[in-house]
Amino acid sequence: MALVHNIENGEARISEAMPGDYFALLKPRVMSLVVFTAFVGMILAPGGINPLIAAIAILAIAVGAGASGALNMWYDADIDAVMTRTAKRPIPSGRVTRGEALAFGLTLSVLSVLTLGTLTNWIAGGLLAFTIFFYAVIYTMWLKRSTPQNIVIGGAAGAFPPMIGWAAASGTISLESVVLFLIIFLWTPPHFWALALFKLRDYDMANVPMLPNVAGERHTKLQILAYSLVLAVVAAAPWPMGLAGPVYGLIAIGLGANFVRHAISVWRMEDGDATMVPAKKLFRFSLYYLATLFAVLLGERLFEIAHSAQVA
Ligand code: HEM
Ligand SMILES: CC(C)=CCC/C(C)=C/CC/C(C)=C/COP(=O)(O)OP(=O)(O)O
Repeated sequence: MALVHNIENGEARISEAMPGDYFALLKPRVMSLVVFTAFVGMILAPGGINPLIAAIAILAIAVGAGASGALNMWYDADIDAVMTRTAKRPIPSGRVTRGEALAFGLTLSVLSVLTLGTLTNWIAGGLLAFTIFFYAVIYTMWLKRSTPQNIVIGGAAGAFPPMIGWAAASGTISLESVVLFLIIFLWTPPHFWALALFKLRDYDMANVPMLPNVAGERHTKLQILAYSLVLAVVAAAPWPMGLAGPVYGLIAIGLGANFVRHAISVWRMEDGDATMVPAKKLFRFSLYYLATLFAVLLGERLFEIAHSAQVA
């Protein structure tokens, strides 16, 4: 019994770790989109950036993002052991100990911040350090277990990457990069609460105060709709601001309308609906939405760069 307890708390090992376990600590699937938004911020920033420096800077941001994932798994090992979605992660399965994950996360955090700061500038390095701190300490260690607003405030961590990329290329924080931040900040609650609606039991079992199990389904659905409406408007802002052109503007409006349509379906879903189909659809669409929005921003800017090179 004591051994089971120790394994569940990440204090004992039951089998050797494979390199893949350390890779899993980096939360690679989630972080791939995070890193992509940082890359887009970097390309959109004024001034341009040397391609080799850009490549190393992106690698540093990816390592920093992964490090924050490892720190999250170090602290949350008890919660992860209880939830079906996370029970097979390297710590609760006894292949990596909590101490190893902590050392891994801290080492990568320091390396990534030092690399980005010295290679580009300390606004970017400082923002990366702050983001890692925000996710690991403010969200994971504090808000996640204490308030149903955890992902609204803590979600800011996931919104910083385009600002980090922007700062790495330009050495500045500007209104345009804050708008990119705002888009992800407003996107996070519907993205996560849609998932939390159909994973309600997991969070109940783990005693994590996510909005659906504290305030109920109806309230969560209304909040999802409210955030989606504001998101749809703010996501179009790069067009009138001159950060993006009409192609982006029209696609952002179309995608935003679809996002709101999905949110309305969630809102209209009967409380207690066991299938949760509209919530699952909204969660999936949220990933497609953010990836497409940033891909179009990138595509437009690359087209502009190629066009001006041709003219010159
Ligand atoms: C506090 C903020 C956030 C929370 C609480 C959250 C939570 C989650 C959770 C619980 C999952 C399911 C992951 C799994 O199956 O293990 C997920 C999936 C995902 N999230 Fe988020 N997320 C947040 C912010 C973000 C941000 C900022 C991005 C990217 C910009 C992002 C991108 C993704 C992606 C790409 C997936 C799908 C991963 C897969 O295919 O397995 N998330 N998110
Ligand atoms: C550059 C840099 C440092 C970026 C960090 C970006 C960041 C904070 C992403 C957060 C996304 C994420 C995996 C949330 C999961 O919440 P959770 O930990 O509650 O989910 P879980 O239950 O799957 O562990």
